[in-house]
Amino acid sequence: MKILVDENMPLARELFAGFGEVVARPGRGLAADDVRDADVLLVRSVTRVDEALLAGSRVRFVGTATIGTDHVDLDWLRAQGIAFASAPGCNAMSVVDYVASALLELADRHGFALAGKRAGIVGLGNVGSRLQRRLRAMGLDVLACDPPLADAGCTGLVDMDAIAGCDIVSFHTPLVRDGAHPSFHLGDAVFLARLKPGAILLNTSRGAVVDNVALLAALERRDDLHVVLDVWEGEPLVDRRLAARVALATPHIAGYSYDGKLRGTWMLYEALCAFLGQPPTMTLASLVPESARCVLDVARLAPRRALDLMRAAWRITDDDDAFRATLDADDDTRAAAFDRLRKQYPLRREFATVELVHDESLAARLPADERAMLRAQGFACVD
Ligand SMILES: NC(=O)C1=CN([C@@H]2O[C@H](COP(=O)(O)OP(=O)(O)OC[C@H]3O[C@@H](n4cnc5c(N)ncnc54)[C@H](O)[C@@H]3O)[C@@H](O)[C@H]2O)C=CC1
Ligand SMILES: O=C(O)C(=O)[C@H](O)COP(=O)(O)O
Repeated sequence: MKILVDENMPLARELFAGFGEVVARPGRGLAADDVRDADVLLVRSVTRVDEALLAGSRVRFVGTATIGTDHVDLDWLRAQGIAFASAPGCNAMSVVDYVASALLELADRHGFALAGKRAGIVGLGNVGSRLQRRLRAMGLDVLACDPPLADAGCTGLVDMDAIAGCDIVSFHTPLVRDGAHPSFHLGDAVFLARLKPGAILLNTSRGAVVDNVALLAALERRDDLHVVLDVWEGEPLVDRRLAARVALATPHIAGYSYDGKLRGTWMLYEALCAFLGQPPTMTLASLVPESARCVLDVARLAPRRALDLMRAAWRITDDDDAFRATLDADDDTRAAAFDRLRKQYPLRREFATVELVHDESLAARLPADERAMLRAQGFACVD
């Protein structure tokens, strides 16, 4: 059996070699000739999986190690009887770490407090619901808008009017272009014009959930908005005028924790085992190498705030700096840099897996509110 995998999938060889020959290729350029003699195709979000790619191939199983599935023609796969698996929730915590870090960096940069602010989450699924818990633990008041969930009977949700009135707005919907509740350009010119003075807008869902042309126009008109963009219309080629005007700009890496990526690959391994009727022979925990541990020496770091330890584990501004450093180049070079930054992304562990080493109680070093903030971020052994 030939298993074709995106090269940007950690430990794919270790997990899938037991099933047959594993061949790794760059996902963005995959073409029909590459997949023709494959039995299993495992992709990430940069590969469009449809009739043009798969017609006439041997592929019987397609997996995407991602939460989003908008790059896959699910109807066509179903009609062909090709089995499909995705990885719902695999990197949700990574996105939550990203949003929490972005908010704390902006609060630090501009000297405001987050506690007591009102956040509006658009899309209360795997990411949105975890983010709601995180933000509440950080002392924010959280509203959520999710019309499909409201249709299904879920209560306590609000509409987009209420979201527009929030201090912070964060998008977490899939990209849906039609049906009763499309999310395409949900953040359009009308919505953006209604944002409060000084509002913070974050998009870590899909670029086209926010109208990027309208967003640039809004940012050219008013300089009070703080925008954080991880996803962009036209990826991998990003509008550099827009990137220059946002507070934090990153190349679609919100979900790029090592944990999230590994969990995504692992979920496909489990799905392929089920498809082939074979019991899994490995465990997820056994796959994490010693070299992937993130151990922070508290005495050496001498943190004064939770943010100091968060930054020691992962600093979102490093990703922003690295991305901005690529933006002056010509279009081809910039687009290639977007993919390179993603392919060569440094090892980043989710906050909940970070190991704090200290020979005295953290209480002796950090005030109670900062320890509570660390706990809210998922850090273990804080007391
Ligand atoms: N930047 C990154 O690295 C990552 C981005 N993502 C993106 O984030 C999106 C959200 O991920 P999950 O929470 O796991 O998806 P999910 O499918 O668990 O939840 C999405 C929620 O959005 C709601 N929704 C759908 N249409 C809506 C609309 N028009 N208005 C408001 N709510 C709507 C759904 O009812 C659902 O509850 C993914 O679809 C993916 O595109 C996910 C992981 C990483
Ligand atoms: O899971 C998703 O959905 C995401 O957006 C992933 O983080 C995207 O990663 P790639 O598949 O583009 O490597």
